[in-house]
Amino acid sequence: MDWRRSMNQKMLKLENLLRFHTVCRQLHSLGQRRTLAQWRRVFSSAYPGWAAQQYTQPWQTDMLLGAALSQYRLLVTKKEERSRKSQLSSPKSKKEVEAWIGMTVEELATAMEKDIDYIYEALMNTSIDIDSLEADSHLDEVWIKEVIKKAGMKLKWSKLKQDKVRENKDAVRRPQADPASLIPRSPVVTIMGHVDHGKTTLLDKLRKTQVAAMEAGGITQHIGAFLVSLPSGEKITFLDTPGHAAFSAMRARGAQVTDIVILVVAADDGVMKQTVESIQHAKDAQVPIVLAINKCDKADADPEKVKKELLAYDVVCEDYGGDVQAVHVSALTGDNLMALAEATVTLAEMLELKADPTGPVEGTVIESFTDKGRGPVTTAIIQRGTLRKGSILVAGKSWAKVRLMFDENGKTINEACPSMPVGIIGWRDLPSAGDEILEVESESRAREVVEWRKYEQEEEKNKEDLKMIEEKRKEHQEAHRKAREKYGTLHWKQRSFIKYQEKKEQKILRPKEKLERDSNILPVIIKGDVDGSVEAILGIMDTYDASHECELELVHFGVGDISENDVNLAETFHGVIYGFNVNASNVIQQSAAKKGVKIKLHKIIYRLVEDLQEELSSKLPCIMEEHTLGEASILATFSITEGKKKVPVAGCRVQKGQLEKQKKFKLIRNGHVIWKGSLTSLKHHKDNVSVIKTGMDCGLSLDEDKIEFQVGDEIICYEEKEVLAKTSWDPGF
Ligand SMILES: Nc1nc2c(ncn2[C@@H]2O[C@H](COP(=O)(O)OP(=O)(O)OP(=O)(O)O)[C@@H](O)[C@H]2O)c(=O)[nH]1
Repeated sequence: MDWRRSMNQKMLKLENLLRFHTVCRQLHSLGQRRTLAQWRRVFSSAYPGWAAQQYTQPWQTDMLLGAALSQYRLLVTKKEERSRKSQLSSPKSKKEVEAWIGMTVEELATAMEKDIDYIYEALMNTSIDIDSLEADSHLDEVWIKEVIKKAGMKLKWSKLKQDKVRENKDAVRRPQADPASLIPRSPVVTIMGHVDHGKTTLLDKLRKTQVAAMEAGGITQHIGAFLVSLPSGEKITFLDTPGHAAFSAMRARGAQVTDIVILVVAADDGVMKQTVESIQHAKDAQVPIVLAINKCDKADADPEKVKKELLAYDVVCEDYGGDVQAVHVSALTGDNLMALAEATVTLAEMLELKADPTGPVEGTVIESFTDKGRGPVTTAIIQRGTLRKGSILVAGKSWAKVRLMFDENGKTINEACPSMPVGIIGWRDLPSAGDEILEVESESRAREVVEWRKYEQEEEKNKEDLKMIEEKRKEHQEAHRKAREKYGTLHWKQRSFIKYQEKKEQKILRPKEKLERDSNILPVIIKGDVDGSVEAILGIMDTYDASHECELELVHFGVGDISENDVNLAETFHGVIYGFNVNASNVIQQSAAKKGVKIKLHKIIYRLVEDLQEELSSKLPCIMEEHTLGEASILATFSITEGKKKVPVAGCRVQKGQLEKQKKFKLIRNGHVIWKGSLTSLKHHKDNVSVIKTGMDCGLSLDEDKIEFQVGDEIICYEEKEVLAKTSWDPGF
């Protein structure tokens, strides 16, 4: 029968292929440590040359074995699959594998401490297309689980790598409200204008009219904003930090709280530089202007001139056919301030300012500060919803359970509706001005949001670091372009390897000899999560220019978690292992501890570099630093006779600190040290003393009697302290 013959042929072919595969496997075990997948790559480690020397024609084996395997994959039977499964899951290989979603075939193999072929074999007879699977192909969660399960190993999701695919947990503003739920709200106003044109005076006056209206003698609190109620019942919220700097700082942070700008122009001064800047800021933010022509009480006030000047900046007042209301005021006398407020309200009505007072609160932090008794306090403008005691808020990277709310008069309030300025107490940390305030449903949700934002910031920082480092590396590369020309277009791994070899050739030393070398060498092993980060670190190491202090030697580098091999290398070379965004399992950590190998793991590159600098510094001998204890000036010189000897004595006055007889001294003349040593005597009048303090006179003699004192010399008392030296290497960030 045809099918039977064909089946027999297939079985025969399969047997042959299996035999071939076994031979190939035996070749592997005969000391040939390279695997099929490793052969595919040109350079698989820091020592690619070794592989090249050992396998003169690796492609031949690769092609044969590759072809054999793909046939074998097609013809494999359930029986063989079962036996292979049992082989894969032999109890010997039971271990915990730290994996992460999206890891590559190679990364999984490394994590399992297996050959890449092991992964291919484990995935045979599954729906995954093995032929298209490369060492750097990313594996889905299901396949990672499958391989680890088949291997009889225990899967442990790596925290670090899992983080990389963390779900966005941020809180955001709600979609636009249903127009039916909107109610009118009062305008939020910022006062802007040129220096000295009267912004602060105007704000003060407006605030005071309010206090007087509310409670005579009430004490206003500066909370960043205040509310003014007009006799008509209308309300205006004034932000009370005048000037466009504050306005644009808020805008720069994405906060747009201002509805109207009151542009203050002094009638005696006219349009000035910051008047123009203020107009520009208002225009950029698309916020309409009400013009307050101030200082109209002054004799030389010329409001018409102001209006005319403004025409040049597209601020056209109503008198000139435009739509900008101009009010002549005097902030000093308070004249016409109500007219200004009414003009603002009129403009607000035209703007039809509305907000939704229901649902979770949305707002903006206007100011934040720490109060000694009450902790972090913020002032906010509510923009949506109604804030109540007990609400849970997030702002920036802080959250609050609202404990207390108060207005600008310090009065406790129970509710704050849209456009209302409100002081809020209950923050865990201090948010920043301009931070968006959002109400969330629970404390746990608030914590989650804050945690996410911190994580996101850290990620952002890492990216920035990498970018900065990349820029630095490029700069450096450019500076050394000529030196690098000989490396041509080689891959960075090849380049680094050549450099490594060049270095090695300069001093060929065996590991044992390395041990005997002086300690002024820091051998390092660099491991990173991806090629890019390793390259960035190597790029920084390229800038190392302090070999005269301590040699920095790159022993090995690569991508992936810290392995036993790294630890062994570090032990042999007395080196330190630096890992960036990689893990070192407990087993590896223990092994390293036993072998006295330092493993330093970092998530931020500049911290890793700082650590490297510290490690380099620790290799340097300590330096002695002089610490001055006291300074005295010599006011008189004389000598005393001791036996037959004449001993010169200096009459001094201590100018600073104190002189301590037991410490070290130096004599300074015209800025030069002419003697260093100790005192043989220190006297106050006729008494021997051990210490002379500031302002006191003393007589002293030195252990060197050939020195002749001169009036005007200086005596310095000091002590020497050992301080740790610092590497002079400055990677530039
Ligand atoms: N005569 C008169 N003087 C005024 C008026 N408004 C303000 N001044 C005076 O002008 C000076 C400056 O006033 P400020 O309110 O400090 O001006 P500012 O615009 O806030 O100034 P900066 O804070 O420096 O930007 C002060 O001496 C005020 O007393 C006014 O309407 N009439």
